[in-house]
Amino acid sequence: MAPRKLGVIGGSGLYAVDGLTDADWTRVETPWGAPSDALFCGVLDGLEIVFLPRHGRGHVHSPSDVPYRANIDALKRLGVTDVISVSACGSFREEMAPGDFVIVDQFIDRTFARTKSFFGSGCVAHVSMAHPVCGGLGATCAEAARKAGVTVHEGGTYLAMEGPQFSTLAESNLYRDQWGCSVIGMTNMPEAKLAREAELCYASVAMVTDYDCWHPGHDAVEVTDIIRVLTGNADAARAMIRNLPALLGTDRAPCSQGCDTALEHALITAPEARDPGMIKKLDAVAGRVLSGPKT
Ligand SMILES: CSC[C@H]1O[C@H](OP(=O)(O)O)[C@H](O)[C@@H]1O
Ligand SMILES: Nc1ncnc2[nH]cnc12
Repeated sequence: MAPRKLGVIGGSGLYAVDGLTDADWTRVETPWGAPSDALFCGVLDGLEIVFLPRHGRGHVHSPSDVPYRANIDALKRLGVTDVISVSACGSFREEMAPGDFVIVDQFIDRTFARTKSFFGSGCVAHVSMAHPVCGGLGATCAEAARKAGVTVHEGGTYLAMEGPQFSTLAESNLYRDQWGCSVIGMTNMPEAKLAREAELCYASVAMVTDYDCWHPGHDAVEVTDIIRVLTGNADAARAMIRNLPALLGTDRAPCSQGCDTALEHALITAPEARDPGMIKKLDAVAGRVLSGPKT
């Protein structure tokens, strides 16, 4: 068993967590630039926690400009082993109502203006995204949220759109009727891909704020309506987080799904052809496989 350190990425409405002891904001520099904000590190019921507000305190980064690589690198650099993403989302399903939480298990990535990998020329890697989230971590989040009194839906496909504008009605209908998506948001990609590359267990808790624009009984989504629901959702998210240490424990076994060994067979660039500058930048994210003799 190895020590567990839990990272929490807070989305719209969740800019702080409560109940942590020995806590402080820490600035971290990464080879990919500065993260969205300082990271709030502390202890909750014996479990080490690192909290990062995805959009920064005051919500200063738009979904396209969130420094996703720096965020994941900083969490990894601080020793985080498991990451829970908490996000606002629109719902495509009548039964997934505002205030409900959806434990996402699949994604469709429609973002196009973001850098999606730590790897590239000089060190190429291809990780599997067939099962893009950690099932075990997601199940624990579901339990923690239910204990906090939240209605939870386990499983759902998250459509990641570029934004920042909300969808057109034609897009909303396409994603819902033809593509079978459950929820829509703007941030979980490339975050989930980068977490996988960094060999972090990643679970996505999508908190429903609205019905996007497809629902005949609801007005098209407006940010003011979202903010009204967000406050209640953020309180519920904090309650869920307070329940996590007791359920997760302070030690972790190797991930049964292999999230923590995702790079094992992913590197394809021959060792002698690798760019030393690139390898240096990958020290935190891929140090486990790059510092040893493996190819
Ligand atoms: C404030 S509504 C749109 C905004 O909220 C979501 O952000 P996050 O996933 O960080 O909670 C959505 O993806 C958009 O970025
Ligand atoms: N309807 C919606 N579309 C995209 N992102 C969202 N975040 C919250 N609601 C959303």
